[in-house]
Amino acid sequence: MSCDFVLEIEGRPPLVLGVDPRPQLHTPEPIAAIRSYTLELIEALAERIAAVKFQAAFFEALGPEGFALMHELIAGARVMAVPVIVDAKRGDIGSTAEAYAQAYLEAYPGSALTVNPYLGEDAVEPFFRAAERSGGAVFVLVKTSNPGAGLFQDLLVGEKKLYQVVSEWLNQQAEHYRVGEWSRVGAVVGATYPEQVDELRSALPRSFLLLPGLGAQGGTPVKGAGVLNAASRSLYYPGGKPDVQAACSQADAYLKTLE
Ligand SMILES: O=c1ccn([C@@H]2O[C@H](COP(=O)(O)O)[C@@H](O)[C@H]2O)c(=O)[nH]1
Repeated sequence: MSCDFVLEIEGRPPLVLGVDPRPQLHTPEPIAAIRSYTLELIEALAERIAAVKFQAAFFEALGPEGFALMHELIAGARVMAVPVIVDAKRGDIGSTAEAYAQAYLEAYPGSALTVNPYLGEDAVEPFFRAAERSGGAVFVLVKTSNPGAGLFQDLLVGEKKLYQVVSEWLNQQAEHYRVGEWSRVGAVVGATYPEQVDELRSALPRSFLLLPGLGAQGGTPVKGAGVLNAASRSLYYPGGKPDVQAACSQADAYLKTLE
């Protein structure tokens, strides 16, 4: 593996496996069962996905063992040469952002992290610089997939919506952190907002777009250069339960619509 997220992700399939484990579906020993199911699933899907996205919240909810498990699974995915995105939506004052960047980007060279830009530039820059040092990437929330996203993100700032102001700023950052045709600075755009996906695909020509919301939230696969369709429940628990064979079939079905 090249250990550079951008170089590694180029040319991979446009699908991302989201790992959001629910302990009640892995009884009687959730930690051990989540570990073995997730590793088996990543191995089975390795050629069908661009990356695996770990939702930190579900691991944190499992307590200290769960947090340790996420780090073990990140390392496991890296050993299988599958790029990793940690979905932790970090963002804080600069000095704290440095610590988050160290914990997630520098600890796993070549990995990516989701980041919240609404504390401002100084809260996000440490992540960009860490990604540059570690060969990683940052996916910045621009237009999120949830139904309530518009309350603040669609507010008018002059003649533009707030998410459009964020995307203009982000495009400058993306130019600065270019790696060939692409950039270490990507964006999160909900697959549930196809019009905004199209708009932001044009507005952010250097950025990979991470599109959560496929499947369970009603989003459908989106074709396009640098587009990473992310599905958690519908791919990790196809039919509502852990099932590696069904997950492979679901991945094939998604990929077929993306041909
Ligand atoms: O705008 C966003 C940003 C992140 N997410 C995360 O993606 C997954 C979606 O899970 P599904 O089961 O596929 O609905 C989850 O971890 C969210 O926290 C998002 O949905 N929207």
